[in-house]
Amino acid sequence: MAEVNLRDVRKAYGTVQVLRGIDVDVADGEFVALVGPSGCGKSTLLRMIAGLEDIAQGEIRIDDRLVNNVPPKQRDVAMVFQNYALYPHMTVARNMGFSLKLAGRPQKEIDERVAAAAAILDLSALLDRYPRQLSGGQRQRVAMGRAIVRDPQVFLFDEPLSNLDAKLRVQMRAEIKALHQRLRTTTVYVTHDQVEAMTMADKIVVMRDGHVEQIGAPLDLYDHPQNMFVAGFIGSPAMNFIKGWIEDGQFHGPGNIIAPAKDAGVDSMLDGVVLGIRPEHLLLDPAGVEATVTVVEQTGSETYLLLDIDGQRINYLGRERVAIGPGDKVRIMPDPARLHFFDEKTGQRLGAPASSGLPSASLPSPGLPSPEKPGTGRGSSPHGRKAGQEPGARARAGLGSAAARVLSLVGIRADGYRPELHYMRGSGPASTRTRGGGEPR
Ligand SMILES: Nc1ncnc2c1ncn2[C@@H]1O[C@H](COP(=O)(O)OP(=O)(O)OP(=O)(O)O)[C@@H](O)[C@H]1O
Repeated sequence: MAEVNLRDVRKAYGTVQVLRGIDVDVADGEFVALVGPSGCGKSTLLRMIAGLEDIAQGEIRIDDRLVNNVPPKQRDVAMVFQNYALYPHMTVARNMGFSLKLAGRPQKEIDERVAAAAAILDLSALLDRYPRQLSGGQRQRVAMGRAIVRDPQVFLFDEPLSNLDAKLRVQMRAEIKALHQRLRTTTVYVTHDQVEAMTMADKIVVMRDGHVEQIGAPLDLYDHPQNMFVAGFIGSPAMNFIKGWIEDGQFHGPGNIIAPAKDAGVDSMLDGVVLGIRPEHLLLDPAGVEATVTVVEQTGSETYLLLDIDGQRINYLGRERVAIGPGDKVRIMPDPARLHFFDEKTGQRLGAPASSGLPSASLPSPGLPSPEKPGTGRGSSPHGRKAGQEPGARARAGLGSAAARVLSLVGIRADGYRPELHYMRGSGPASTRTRGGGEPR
């Protein structure tokens, strides 16, 4: 096992700059995922660590040894490729033991190490088969077995699961993770699939156009994306971005969307602000803003809705199962504890990092307007209600007065704050709510 340290690593193919100065540290035993859109340079960086690409500029160290000019075989790394790269004329056992044979190890040792790796990967019964006699998942395991028998200091994975079907991918994802937990070998794993990175890695490096956008633990990136690119890349379905402005400490967007903007760190008037809200952090609530349902997808465990608010497309993701169809109306509002604000021009985060959703993080700053003064002009509440004013109701909802005030700022009634689904069929005054308690609207 070893650390891997990259310093100002650069690479160009001809005049095309592919890597523009990469600094990444992989700790001993850590599992780091390199993610980013196609062509951002992930594979090139991995191949440079493996020694398969020259380094134009910068330093790569493995176990504190500068390896810029060390040939691949002497770097003590093992790479697992997307296409597995198995030798078709060799059995599973010979494929797995081939590198040890090349290294001149005695046959007895090779047999023992192959048997041990096969046992870990559940390949013991397949050792005499040829690659063509294996399923995709089994071939993938052989490719991993070939890396394991070498007992390298570092594993390098280049999109190893992308040739597998969705179900097998999920299964192999868990197997690779379990393998890492067992062996604790330092691992660098390239994928364009952010779910894979989120579920497997200790640390994620988000890349774009040959540079690093952000490095952090999976949930750090999810909770505190530094810019719109990372915010949009991490999380599925992707974060909603709603353009608007901030006035008197509140964000205002299309369809009279209003949200407390204390996390933006801006109280005064500011145009060109983007509110970021994840689909799973939208609440369906009768006190919310009306949206038209465009698409409904139900997986059984989740409901996905594509919504339209004044031409703005919004993704919603919830756990409720609903009878609802295109053209129906719902009312939504952002969870006030899970808001992100960005500068529309630079894409950079505004103000303090977003909260992780912990209750204490949703408490308002003393400077926020009271619910009785919901802003003026274009900042007026679309609901025109005085929310959360009844102390008994707040107590019943288990909310302190401060928390109730934040909820009220986005129009959530403290006594009616329930994430269950309320929706309306059709629109206009005749509309009635067809599920959930409370008055028809
Ligand atoms: N041998 C090469 N010659 C010229 N350009 C190359 C070469 N290899 C890669 N590139 C270019 O370098 C850029 C980065 O490629 P790389 O394969 O590292 O991207 P990636 O992030 O791994 O993409 P993907 O997810 O599609 O595999 C791309 O624009 C690619 O076209």
